[in-house]
Amino acid sequence: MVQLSPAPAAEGGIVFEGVSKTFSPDRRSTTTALKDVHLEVPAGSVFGVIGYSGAGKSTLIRLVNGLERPSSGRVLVDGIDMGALRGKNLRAAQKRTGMIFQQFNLLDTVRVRDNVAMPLRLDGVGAEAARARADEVLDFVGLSGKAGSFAGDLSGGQKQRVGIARALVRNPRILLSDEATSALDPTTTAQIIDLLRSINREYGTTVLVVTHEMDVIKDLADRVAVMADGGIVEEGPVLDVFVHPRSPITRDFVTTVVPQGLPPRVVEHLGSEGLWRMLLVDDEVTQPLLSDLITTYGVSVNMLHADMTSIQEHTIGQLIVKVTGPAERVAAARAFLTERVVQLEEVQS
Ligand SMILES: Nc1ncnc2c1ncn2[C@@H]1O[C@H](COP(=O)(O)OP(=O)(O)OP(=O)(O)O)[C@@H](O)[C@H]1O
Repeated sequence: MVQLSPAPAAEGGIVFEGVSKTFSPDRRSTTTALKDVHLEVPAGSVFGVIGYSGAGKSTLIRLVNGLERPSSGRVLVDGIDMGALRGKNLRAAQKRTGMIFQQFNLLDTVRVRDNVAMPLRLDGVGAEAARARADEVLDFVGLSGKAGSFAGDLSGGQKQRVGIARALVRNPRILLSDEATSALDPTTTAQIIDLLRSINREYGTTVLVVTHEMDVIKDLADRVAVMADGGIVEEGPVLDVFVHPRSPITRDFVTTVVPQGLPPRVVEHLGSEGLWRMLLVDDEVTQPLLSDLITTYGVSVNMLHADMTSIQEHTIGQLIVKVTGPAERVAAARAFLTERVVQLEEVQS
């Protein structure tokens, strides 16, 4: 029951070259949604874009399937400049992408099978062939039993599966997801994330996800770009961005998954000297760090906080300790820890 054909190697790559986008709904006002965006989404990757509301995420994703055109710069999909296409060339290029939405955008009074078959019907595919293909894709997303139901009668998670089936029905090279899990509960979100990852793994489909939820990035994406005010603030492999967030906004997003610091009252009470926050990755997590510290350096260690988070196949641990003792021993302890953990920083009040 193979329903989708794997993307040929290196298909599905997206490049944003100095892309800006302004909207002028009337002559008096102009909104700049994107400012000089440079970004490369590798073919076959799961790429996350995170930002607060109004950062420009939806605009960015809508440029990829030609629903919007850049005001300046270029959006290249497999080397094709989407902004330069018109008419049937644009429609042909749009078939290389499928898109899913927060509100599913299904026709509630139309049966699931016909919702999924709709893009093919619009392409002129006959009813029988379109429905047969819709059934294949519904089987892939685990909804074959619902093909004859009305879309409006399904749960949110089932509706999003139908949305995914519809997005896949033309066998696209790129799947665009605009806040597709934002209306779903955590368990259903996890199931949709698993489905998106399996589409990427099994068929090499590039998945470009925009979201305001760092949890989604953590569980789904290989790389992440952080957006603010229409620009890219930072970009990199997800684990790197979690461990070394460079900008305040990225730190804020990381904090939603790995809560940082202590209540300010506690920091004030303890004083920030010798008050260290450490991040540990994978094998570092299981080291007997604190007992080594005490026995080797003869310092006192008060452990104030410890937690662990999984980022796909990686584990990030966080420890916050207060180390006290003679200054030179505390300094030696700090040097020892710096060697043993991926990151150590003073906790500031
Ligand atoms: N068609 C449009 N006409 C006018 N302004 C628009 C249009 N589309 C987007 N904008 C403006 O561009 C900016 C970026 O909007 P966009 O929807 O891309 O952000 P976002 O990060 O996706 O936010 P949200 O998650 O709230 O949708 C906002 O100021 C928005 O009001």
